Amino acid sequence: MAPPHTGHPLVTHEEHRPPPTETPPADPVVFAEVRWRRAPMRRFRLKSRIGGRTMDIAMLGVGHLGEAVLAGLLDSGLPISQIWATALPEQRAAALADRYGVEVSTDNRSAVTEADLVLLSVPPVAVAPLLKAIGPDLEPDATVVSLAAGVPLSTLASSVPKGVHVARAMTNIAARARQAATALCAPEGTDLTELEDLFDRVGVTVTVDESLMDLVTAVAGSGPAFLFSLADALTTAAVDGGMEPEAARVLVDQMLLGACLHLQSSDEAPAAILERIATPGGTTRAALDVLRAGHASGTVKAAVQAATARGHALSGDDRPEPDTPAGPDHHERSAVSPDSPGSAGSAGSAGSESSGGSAGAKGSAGSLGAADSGGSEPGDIDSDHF
Ligand SMILES: NC(=O)C1=CN([C@@H]2O[C@H](COP(=O)(O)OP(=O)(O)OC[C@H]3O[C@@H](n4cnc5c(N)ncnc54)[C@H](O)[C@@H]3O)[C@@H](O)[C@H]2O)C=CC1
Ligand SMILES: O=C(O)[C@@H]1CCC=N1
Repeated sequence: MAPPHTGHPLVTHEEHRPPPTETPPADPVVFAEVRWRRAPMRRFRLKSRIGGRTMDIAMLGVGHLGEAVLAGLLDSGLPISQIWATALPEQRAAALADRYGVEVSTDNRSAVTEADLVLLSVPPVAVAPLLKAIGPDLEPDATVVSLAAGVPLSTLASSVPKGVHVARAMTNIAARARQAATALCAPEGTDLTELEDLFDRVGVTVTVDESLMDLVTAVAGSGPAFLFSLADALTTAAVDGGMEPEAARVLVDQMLLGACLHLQSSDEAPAAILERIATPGGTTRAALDVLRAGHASGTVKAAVQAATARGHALSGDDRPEPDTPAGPDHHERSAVSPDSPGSAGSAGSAGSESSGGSAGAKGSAGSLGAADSGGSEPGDIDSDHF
C-alpha cells in the first residue's frame, strides 16, 4: 500500500519481525501433532477481488485480542508490509510497532485508506462510532470484519457506506499460538473464502449462522478463560499441596496441552475418553464424585449461558433477557491491560464499554448440555461427569 499513511510512528524494522512459521516450537513432537489436526493451510489469496492488487489489511484497536491475531498472522508469514494497525494510546502504538515491526499509529482514518480488509478489535461499544468515523476513508469495496462480541451484522451494515462489505469473526486469544477457533458469519451470499483463508492462518475456521454467534462467543471466544480458570485452580491445589509453583505450572500446562491433543486426535466423545482414566475405585472417580457433588458440569453450562446472554445484551437489540440472574456481570480487568491501552481517544470515539445489560443464566438445566445420566462404568457414557 502506498502512503498516505502519515500517522504516528510508522516503524518497519524487519529485524523485529517475529520468528517465521518454520521456527521449531519448544516441543516439536507436540506441535507436529497440532499441525496434523489443523485444517490444511491454504495459500492466502493476496489479490483483490478485481485482480492484481495486493490485499492490504487494517487492524484497528490492537489490544489483547488484536495483538494475538496480529502476532499469529505475522507468525504465519503474512508480510508486515500488508498490515496497517492502530492502537491507543500513542505509547501502546509505538510499543506494538517496535515489537512487531508493523506500521502502527493512532490514526484510524489513515490506516484504512486503501485497505481491502479492515479488522476491528475495539470494544463492542466502540465499533459503530468507529465505523462512522472511518466511513469516508473506506475503500468503496472494502470488507469490514468485526471481532467484537455482540455487535450484529445489521449494526455493521448500517454504520458503513453502501457497497462496503461486512462480516463478523469470533476468534480467541489462542490466535497468538495459531490455534484459535474462529467462527465467521456474514450476510447471505457473501463469499467468505478470503476471510477463511486469513483466519485459517491462525487456527481453525468455521462458518455459522449469525444466530449462533453469541453461543460461539461463549464457547470459543470466552472458552479459553474457562480452561485458564481450571488451570489456575489445579495449579493452586498443587502448590497448596506442597509443590513448587514453577513445577506445578509446568505440570498443569503440559497436562492440559496433552489432554487437549489427546482429545483432538480421538474420534471418541470427551465423556467416553474420560472413562478411560476413571479406573473403578480409583483416584479419578474420587475426584469426579466431588466435582459432581458440586454441580461443576451444571455450573459450566450456566457459565456458557451467562456468556451467551451477555453477548446477546451487547447486541443492544430487543430480544428478551434470560430469566435468571447470573450474578455480577462485570469483572475488572485489573492490571492486565497490554501496554496500558486506552479505551478511548482521538482515534475515533472509542469510549469505555458500559456494563450494559445484565447477563443471565438459567441454572444447570437447559439445552446446552445433556442431562445427568448417572452412569459411571466404562462404556456407560455419563454426560455429567462432574
Ligand atoms: N480478549 C479476547 O480474548 C477476545 C475479545 N474479543 C473482542 O475483541 C474486542 C477487543 O477485546 P480485547 O482485546 O479484550 O479488549 P482490549 O481493551 O484489550 O482492546 C481493545 C483496544 O481497542 C483500543 N481502542 C478503543 N477504541 C479505539 C479507537 N477508536 N481507535 C483505536 N483503538 C481503539 C483500546 O485502546 C484497546 O487497546 C472486543 O470487542 C471483544 O469483544 C473477541 C474474542 C476474544
Ligand atoms: O469477554 C469478552 O467479552 C470477550 C469476548 C469473548 C472473549 N472476550
